Amino acid sequence: MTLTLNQASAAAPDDPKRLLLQPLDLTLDAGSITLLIGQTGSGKSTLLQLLAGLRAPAAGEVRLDGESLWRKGRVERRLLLPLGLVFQFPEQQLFARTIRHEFAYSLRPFRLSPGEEEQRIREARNVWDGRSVFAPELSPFTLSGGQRRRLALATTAAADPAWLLMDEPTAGLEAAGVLELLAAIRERREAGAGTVIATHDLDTFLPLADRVLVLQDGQVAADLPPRELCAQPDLLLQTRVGLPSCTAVSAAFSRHGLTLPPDRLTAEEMAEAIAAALEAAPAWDADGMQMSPAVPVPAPNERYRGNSDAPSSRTGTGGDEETRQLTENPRQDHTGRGISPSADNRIRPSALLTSQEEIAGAGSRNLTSSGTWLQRLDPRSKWLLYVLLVAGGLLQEGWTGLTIALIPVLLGILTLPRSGLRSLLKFMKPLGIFFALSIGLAGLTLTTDGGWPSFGFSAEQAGTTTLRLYRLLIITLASLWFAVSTPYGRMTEGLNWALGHLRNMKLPVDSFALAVSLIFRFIPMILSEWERFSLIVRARGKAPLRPGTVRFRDIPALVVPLLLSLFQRAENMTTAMEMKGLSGKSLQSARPSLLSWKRIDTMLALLGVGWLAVLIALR
Ligand SMILES: Nc1ncnc2c1ncn2[C@@H]1O[C@H](COP(=O)(O)OP(=O)(O)OP(=O)(O)O)[C@@H](O)[C@H]1O
Repeated sequence: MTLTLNQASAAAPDDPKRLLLQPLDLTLDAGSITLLIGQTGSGKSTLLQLLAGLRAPAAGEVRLDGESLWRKGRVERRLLLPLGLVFQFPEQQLFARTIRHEFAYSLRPFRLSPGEEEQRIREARNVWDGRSVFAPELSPFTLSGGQRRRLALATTAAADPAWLLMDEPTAGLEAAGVLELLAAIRERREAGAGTVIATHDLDTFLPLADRVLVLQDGQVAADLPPRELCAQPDLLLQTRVGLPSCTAVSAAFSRHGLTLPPDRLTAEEMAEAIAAALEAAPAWDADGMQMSPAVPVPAPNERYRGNSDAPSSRTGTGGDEETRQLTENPRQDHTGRGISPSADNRIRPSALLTSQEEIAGAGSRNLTSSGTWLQRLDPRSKWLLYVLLVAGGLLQEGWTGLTIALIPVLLGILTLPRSGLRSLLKFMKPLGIFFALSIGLAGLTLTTDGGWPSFGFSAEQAGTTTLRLYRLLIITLASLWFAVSTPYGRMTEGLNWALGHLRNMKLPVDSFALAVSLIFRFIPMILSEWERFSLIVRARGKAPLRPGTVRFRDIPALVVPLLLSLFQRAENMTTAMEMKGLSGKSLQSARPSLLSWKRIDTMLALLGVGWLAVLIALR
């Protein structure tokens, strides 16, 4: 099966005008192994999601064997089945009671017979469970982190997709696991199945790959076979990928006067090349690693001399330091002469800095960072408004009063930037389902008149619950508005100011401020984690859904990993705070003041107080 992109681009979910991936033409042939490399934020994961049919192209088409994936905003199940996506940290997707259920969930969309299912599980275990730890009735949560990762890989591999799309598969995988992974990928190639791997781990995957796409700022900067790529260290540095070991070692030898080809991808190939070069250089003094003066200094690429400690590309972070050395320091060859980079080859630090700032900017973007007038409001007026809105809702006992209390909350939500609105809507959908279920259950009645149990529905009972949930909805919406529109630091600062006066009364104000601000800090985190796990569930469940939606039956597969991830984050946060000795008190003095009360804050505060007075009068 051939995967093709025809002028396909990808846009940011919160801003359709911002392209994360520029229009791209690409054909990936069956049985090929393609690497996606590029610095962090260059668009590798986005491209994988586009290829996997999880993200609709902003323009252009994604085709599988010539057939367009997307029709009427969905991808049909039969087209999703051949596409298997393994996300970063796949162990986080596990949710089921037993390992058997975990496999069953991944295989369910394929509607296999029990015999076929068993066969697939057995085959996957043969590859991924060398130490036979995947006992079918065992809980996946009793496995170690590395074993969980293998299990997650095994569940995707069991589906035997025609295209396996992997995001950083070796991160956190032990050496034996990496070898198993490579063997599995090789086997897939022999069977005619295609693999695309987004990775920073060049040393592991370059020897295996047929083709490498280098991404930079959402564009393909190069599309080359691995050996040709290694022969172009300039390209690897300019795109800030870093040098693979083969290129770095060749550069190091070159510094000592021994010419080695830069494209010997494996240790064996490199050893052979070294042996051959030594044989061809009789004047080489192997003990001192010095070139005898009788042999001329080879200069395959002067820019790489002197770079004896070029870091490996494994972490993908070597590029900056190398680039700094290459651009700022004249090279010293073995004779001590300085070698300047040629003007045309020189990498401009200013260009690198610009792109670094862009990436830093993109990286720091989150659900709360819209920079609108709403965010710039004084946090004290936001706190005051929030308290007034919530109090207004809590005070009401009837439908009319609650509806009036809802109006300013809805108006507040309408002032949110579009990204905030989208996130909020996603959160509200499952909440709506929860409310509907609660109302349905609350209205259920059971009578045993005449000896037989009979179920009924009481509108009165359901009405009482609906009224309570209506109030809860208003408070939830007000909290979401506040959390999404107020950066964490401002929120804490405003709260500390407001509670500062109570501190003199010896009340536990600091701990309270810390607890409340942490709760609010968690709301955007929940929203982004929800987005992440819903994407994973859609990839596993292979339901023909519109982007951003999840089937009801997939809720456990979404909620269990989501909660586990949030607990983990909460634990990490607590540990980090303990290590820093952070308490409410230190938080109080941790930041310079972000407070700046303006006229608009006064107006908003007055409006809020006036509105509360109206609501009290209505009561
Ligand atoms: N949900 C999103 N909303 C808005 N922007 C996003 C979203 N997801 C990714 N981006 C942006 O798209 C760009 C590409 O991100 P992507 O995750 O594809 O990069 P990557 O090359 O896979 O990075 P890494 O190596 O760190 O995984 C980044 O600038 C990122 O900030």
